[in-house]
Amino acid sequence: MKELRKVLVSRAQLESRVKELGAAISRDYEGKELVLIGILKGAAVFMADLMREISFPVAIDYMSVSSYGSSSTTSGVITIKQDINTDIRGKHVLLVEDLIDTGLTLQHLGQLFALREAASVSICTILSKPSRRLADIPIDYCGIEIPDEFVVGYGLDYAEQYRNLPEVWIVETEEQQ
Ligand SMILES: O=P(O)(O)OC[C@H]1O[C@H](OP(=O)(O)OP(=O)(O)O)[C@H](O)[C@@H]1O
Ligand SMILES: Nc1nc2[nH]cnc2c(=O)[nH]1
Repeated sequence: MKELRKVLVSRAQLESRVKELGAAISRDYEGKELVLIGILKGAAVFMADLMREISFPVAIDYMSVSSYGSSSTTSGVITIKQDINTDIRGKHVLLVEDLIDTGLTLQHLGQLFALREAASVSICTILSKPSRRLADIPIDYCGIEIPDEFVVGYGLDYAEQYRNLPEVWIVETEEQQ
């Protein structure tokens, strides 16, 4: 088990930011056909909260992707492990993430959904690490910017553990032990 160092983002902060993001999305997409696409596994928790803050009916789907090598590499090669089942042609797509780090995952997915002829493709994330960015992607709905610390909770894991923590925690890294 890892040592949980401290809470970086509290339940109350997450809840209030998710409400604000839901309200902004509701305003911007009123009258449009919107499909929320959660990027598994991390986005599962945020998706569940966000969709309930949107004031009109939306379709939801999920996809699972993996990047070759560590996320600190610049290869940016993404493979789709599980694709969506929804036909998104002509619909407005909102890609929902738990964390944007280098931005390479969403750069690739943005291009993929544009090729699939979505009416529009936008990005929503609850957490962002701007200091780690390698791809200059526009984040349409950004929850909370965080420093370059390894975090877990609210969907984010360390070795598949801790996704169920309701807050975002900083964990001890190997170097700090
Ligand atoms: O901005 P990037 O550097 O491309 O990284 C962001 C991706 O990395 C994390 O997922 P991870 O690969 O850890 O998978 P998981 O959600 O299944 O834990 C996170 O949930 C994003 O999907
Ligand atoms: N769980 C987790 N995955 C990451 N991928 C890139 N940064 C992080 C992080 O801080 N936490």
